[in-house]
Amino acid sequence: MNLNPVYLALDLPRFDAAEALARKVAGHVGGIKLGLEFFCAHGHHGVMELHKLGLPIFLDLKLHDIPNTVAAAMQAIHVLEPAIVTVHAAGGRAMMEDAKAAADERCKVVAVTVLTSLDDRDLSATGLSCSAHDQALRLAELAHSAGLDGVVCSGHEVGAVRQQWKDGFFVVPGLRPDTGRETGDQKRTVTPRQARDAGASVLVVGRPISRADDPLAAARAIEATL
Ligand SMILES: O=c1ccn([C@@H]2O[C@H](COP(=O)(O)O)[C@@H](O)[C@H]2O)c(=O)[nH]1
Repeated sequence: MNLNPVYLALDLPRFDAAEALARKVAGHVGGIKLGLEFFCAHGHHGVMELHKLGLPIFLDLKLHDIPNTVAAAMQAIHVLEPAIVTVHAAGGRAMMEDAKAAADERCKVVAVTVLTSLDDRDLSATGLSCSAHDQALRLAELAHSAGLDGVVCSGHEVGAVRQQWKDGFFVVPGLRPDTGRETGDQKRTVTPRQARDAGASVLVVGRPISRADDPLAAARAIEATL
């Protein structure tokens, strides 16, 4: 039996609305992704409440600090039993090694390479002269050598990343079921099907479901394409 690879990004400010949406689509997603917006507003208690739905929880905290601080943060979230946690690969090898060492052994630790909201011009503005594609591959190599389980990258890079890291675990956000429509703040987008075919392990979908007129129909329609 194939598990549903779609994780619903619950980026909603109100707990009751987030919980109601998660309940509504629970049968048509494989897990729930809780990011900074949710964690800053609802903390440990909010995560514990959503655990009651029985779906795996992905804590997308994108930790990025000195190694000691990130390791301590990883230890502080053991109690939440996340299936997946993110750190930023730009935090460096030692930070990623310490994050993995501090994580619960059942938790996958994955590193964000280049945010899907950035393109080559944005990278240039931060002083990087390479493309988003090349930078994502470089950071994926660093995350691999640091012993992480995988990376977060866009659907444009995931095929090349999988070529160099065959058994890696790859999370792909920036998904838009209808690429002809407005992509909002996302710049490197593909469809869920394209990402899956290119080698994604997890597909992160937020607004295409949460802001749809009928979120349940939107989740079902994405599931049907996979
Ligand atoms: O590079 C990244 C890393 C994380 N995200 C997160 O994924 C979702 C995407 O939401 P949409 O509404 O489907 O655009 C969101 O929670 C981001 O924080 C990302 O988009 N890109």
